[in-house]
Amino acid sequence: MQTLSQYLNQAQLSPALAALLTTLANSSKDISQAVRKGALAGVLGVAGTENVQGESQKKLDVITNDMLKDALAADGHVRALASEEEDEVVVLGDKGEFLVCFDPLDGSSNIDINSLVGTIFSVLPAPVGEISEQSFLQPGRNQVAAGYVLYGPSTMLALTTGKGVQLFTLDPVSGEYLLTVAEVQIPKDTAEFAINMSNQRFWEAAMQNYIADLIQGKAGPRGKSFNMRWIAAMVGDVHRVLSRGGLFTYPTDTKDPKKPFKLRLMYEANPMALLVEQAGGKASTGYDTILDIQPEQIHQRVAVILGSANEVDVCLEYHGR
Ligand SMILES: O=P(O)(O)OC[C@H]1O[C@](O)(COP(=O)(O)O)[C@@H](O)[C@@H]1O
Ligand SMILES: [Mg+2]
Ligand SMILES: [Mg+2]
Repeated sequence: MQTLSQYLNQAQLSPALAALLTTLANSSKDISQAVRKGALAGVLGVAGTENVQGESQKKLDVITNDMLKDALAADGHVRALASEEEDEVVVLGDKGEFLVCFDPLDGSSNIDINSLVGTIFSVLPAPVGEISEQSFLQPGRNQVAAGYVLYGPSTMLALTTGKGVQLFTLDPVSGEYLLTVAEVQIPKDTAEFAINMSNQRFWEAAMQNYIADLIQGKAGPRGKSFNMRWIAAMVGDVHRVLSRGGLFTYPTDTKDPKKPFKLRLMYEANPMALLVEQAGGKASTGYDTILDIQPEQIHQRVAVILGSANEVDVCLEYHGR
């Protein structure tokens, strides 16, 4: 089986990008160890702090953020990083071609129940000149690489450098990522959806109508039965979509009028949208293609509808698209 380093060598990437992706992969191996030790390493529970978005930070949010930050600072190819757990962008130096955005631990609410969590990352080109938050405000289309690492029963890395999506599995014996699924393709059609149904009353009419028609099954306008799954970690839900298709959405809601969207554009929506498009799927807000959004600030949030292309199209029809 091909190792990650063999794959990166033959993928015709710049040596700098190959080195950066190796750094991210190596860091994820250390994170995987920390996550796996769990209570034995005293890493569970809350840190007693809040991030810039007012969310309570778990110990592992802080630990994994620091691990990635240290690894990227030592890498030498990254000018600056932006993280869900950092108030502002962190400038690492005046050398390096890349900016990295990451969600160090996605699915934080799953930590204490020993359920799926992951790391999501996005690599952007660094513009010349001084780096500021403005430098990061590039549409997702500019990403030169994106991926996630899923810390599940096995640790898996999903990676795109804009030429398809590859899935690697971490071999616990050799400590190597091995290519286990090449050229992932999301089936165009699906009979599975993922949404937090408890927010139903807060959705827009378009989403209310779409889901109402799905759950009528064979007797309804869709004429087929749909199954539902919700992992409460986008990384787990998107992994299922990449593995067997499906529609995943975290739509606009009015639950908290100050926070109409949940998922973050730079750390969650953009990298996942690139993976999904590269695997033949679609990713939209309901009105706009995620990868074409011009970000206005690094911690910005968006509505997300992604997955099997034909099913996303059906959902968009309900949105008048
Ligand atoms: O609490 P809910 O509504 O189930 O939300 C789950 C969503 O929140 C998130 O966990 C947010 O990510 P973080 O854990 O990184 O804050 C998504 O991964 C997931 O899809
Ligand atoms: Mg997250
Ligand atoms: Mg997180």
